[in-house]
Amino acid sequence: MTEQTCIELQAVSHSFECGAEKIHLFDDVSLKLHRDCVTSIVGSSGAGKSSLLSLAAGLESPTSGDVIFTKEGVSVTPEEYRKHIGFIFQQFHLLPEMDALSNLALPLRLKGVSQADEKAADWLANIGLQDRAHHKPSQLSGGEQQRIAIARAFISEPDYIFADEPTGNLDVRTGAMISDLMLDCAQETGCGLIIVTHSRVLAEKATHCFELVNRGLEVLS
Ligand SMILES: Nc1ncnc2c1ncn2[C@@H]1O[C@H](COP(=O)(O)OP(=O)(O)OP(=O)(O)O)[C@@H](O)[C@H]1O
Repeated sequence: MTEQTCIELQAVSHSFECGAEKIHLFDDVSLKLHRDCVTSIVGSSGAGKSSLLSLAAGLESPTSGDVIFTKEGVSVTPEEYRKHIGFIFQQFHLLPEMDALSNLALPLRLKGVSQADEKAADWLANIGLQDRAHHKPSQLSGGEQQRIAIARAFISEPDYIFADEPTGNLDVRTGAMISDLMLDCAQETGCGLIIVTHSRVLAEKATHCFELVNRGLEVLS
């Protein structure tokens, strides 16, 4: 059996009913996300990029069409697939009462992984923040918080990470450093990365770049 892990959107359309109003986001979108690729999606505000990310992550179901999750050649449910994905958000979403080490160790502690704190300490060193282990998020810069959020996403060794505007809250220089860190981590771990961004500079660093426009996906590169 071919070992193949992928997410496939097949002729997906999506819309929302808001009272009498219907918000029609996209029609007949097909896209295959391989684990060894970095995919970026750009598009104007409100085009539906975050909604597309939610569908690809199995958090929501499309209005029509299918999203197929395959893990090592076997089709799995969205519920099962969600155990093997991670997220990076614009707002970092670290737990404010926990220090950097505990924020990083938390996903492993919740899974009952042994030596969670040791693994978190290794990741802190990987991202160059070993001297900030006992700082809380409020004592860290935005870029430092996002480095921890990136490590937290990768620490569970997911198949895919979905990053929604990961550099949106950062200045250009810090954003470039964060982009490189995310891409390096994806390459080193073999994790698929799907990035929604307004930054063309970041988008163009992906293996495949798409624009969500006129309710469809256009290939940019
Ligand atoms: N659960 C929902 N119910 C109703 N409308 C929604 C819902 N989620 C998103 N929308 C609407 O769908 C449209 C697309 O939203 P989405 O967040 O996917 O766009 P986006 O391209 O990511 O935008 P931005 O770049 O501004 O973050 C918006 O008009 C939004 O208000």
